[in-house]
Amino acid sequence: MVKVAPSILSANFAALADDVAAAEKAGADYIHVDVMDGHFVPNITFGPLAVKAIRPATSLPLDVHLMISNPDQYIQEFAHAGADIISVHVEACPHLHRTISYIKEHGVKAGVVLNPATPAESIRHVIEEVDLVLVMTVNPGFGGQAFIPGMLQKISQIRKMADDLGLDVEIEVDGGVNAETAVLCREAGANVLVAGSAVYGKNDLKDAISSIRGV
Ligand SMILES: O=C(CO)[C@H](O)[C@H](O)COP(=O)(O)O
Ligand SMILES: [Co+2]
Repeated sequence: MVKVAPSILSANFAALADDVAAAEKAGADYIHVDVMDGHFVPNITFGPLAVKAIRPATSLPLDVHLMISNPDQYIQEFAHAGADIISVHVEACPHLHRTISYIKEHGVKAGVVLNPATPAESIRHVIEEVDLVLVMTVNPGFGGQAFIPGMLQKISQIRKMADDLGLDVEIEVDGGVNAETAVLCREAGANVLVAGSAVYGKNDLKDAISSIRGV
């Protein structure tokens, strides 16, 4: 069964802890936290203090998506704040292998993220080191954007790469995921689906999460 990771980017920032707890109650598997620095992406959101503040609101893993330049500088703070998975962008890490090792040294699961223009091939030499590969299906920076269908081929390529190597790596998709695009992502081989507006934009979170999961 695929996992659903509601993104709190689309939650009510004045009631984040309540919205995190509501997603857990509605059947979420992870809580996706979008960290943006106004430099790597043209928007600013949360830092480690926000992660620390929401940590007690849920027992679900916090899936922290770092959209920041020089992520190495902040990995320790996010790990201490309570992140369970820390994912860094391939495009932000000149020494990606070292950054992945550094995340794991903190006892946290490590993920790598690919922007839409970044090929699947860019992670071939690190895929055996990571717990999760996140394929962006929008250009990062904002919630509520339209899914880019050309990314389905990339999801399939990464699924094949993982299967050929016999890896148990999670393949996560982020951006424009809703009940319709989720079907395509699942068919392409994704097993974790991030959804912001398609969860927090709905009145019935439980129904929204199950329609993305497909069961
Ligand atoms: O990383 C992200 C944006 O950079 C978000 O996780 C993503 O956009 C979720 O929002 P939506 O499901 O509304 O597209
Ligand atoms: Co994200």
